[in-house]
Amino acid sequence: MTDSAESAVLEARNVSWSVRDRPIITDLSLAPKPGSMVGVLGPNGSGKSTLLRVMTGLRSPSSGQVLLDGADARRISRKRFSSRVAFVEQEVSTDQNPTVRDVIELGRIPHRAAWSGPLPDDDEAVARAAATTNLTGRLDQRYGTLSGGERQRVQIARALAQEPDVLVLDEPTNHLDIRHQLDLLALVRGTGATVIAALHDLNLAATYCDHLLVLAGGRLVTSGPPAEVLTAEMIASVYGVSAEVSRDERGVHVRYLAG
Ligand SMILES: Nc1ncnc2c1ncn2[C@@H]1O[C@H](COP(=O)(O)OP(=O)(O)OP(=O)(O)O)[C@@H](O)[C@H]1O
Repeated sequence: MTDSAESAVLEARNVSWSVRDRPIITDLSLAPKPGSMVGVLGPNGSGKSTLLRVMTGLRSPSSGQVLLDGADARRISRKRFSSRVAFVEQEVSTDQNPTVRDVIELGRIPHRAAWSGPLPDDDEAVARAAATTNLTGRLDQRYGTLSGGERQRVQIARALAQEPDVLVLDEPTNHLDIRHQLDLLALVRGTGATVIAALHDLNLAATYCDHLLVLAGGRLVTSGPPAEVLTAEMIASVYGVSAEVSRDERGVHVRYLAG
């Protein structure tokens, strides 16, 4: 499915990114089918965040191209790009002392005319995003006083308020308890947006993703549907972990073997 480049909203085509001549990601391509959820897997330091940063325009590829609606993303204004693509990074820090509402409202900026304050549409989008993420009662709380999991949910709410066509999430379940992990992935799937998410949990990836991409050392190891990608051989070679992988009518399940 990632070969269906023509229909992808956001596409990476043979992108590489290096720092001081050290290749961090090399020749990666990804063209998610609209409305699908793609999981980017790989060990720590394998280049997942870098790929997401390149795809969201925070890093310029050293070679290759990022395309939005088939056009080179470098030719698209940041505002227009952000009205289509929302990115939730792993750790978001702020020097200010904003409220939860202030943070979620940031998602509306790409939709506003220059210098305009919040409009009724913005207030509605913020209220909807807060309700969907169960934060309605927290809107006036200071962001800095929230727990790690609550902050994560606020960042997701900010991205939802952006009403994007593509949601790019870097380890979105980090900090979340199991209930919130399941709720969050079901929620983002239910938005209808195309989702690209870096994930560590192989079972969550198997449950929620349509397509997986596995990286090691910044290069593609394998890609395809979870049932094809998640094998004991792949887990042993990429993560150095022995695992049993079972398949039944509910999907793929990975059980790690101690030792
Ligand atoms: N600006 C930079 N300068 C130097 N090295 C960098 C820079 N950005 C990334 N790297 C290195 O590139 C490699 C890939 O980093 P990246 O954050 O993309 O990995 P990741 O797969 O997201 O890791 P994790 O699972 O730990 O979040 C790491 O070794 C990292 O130290």
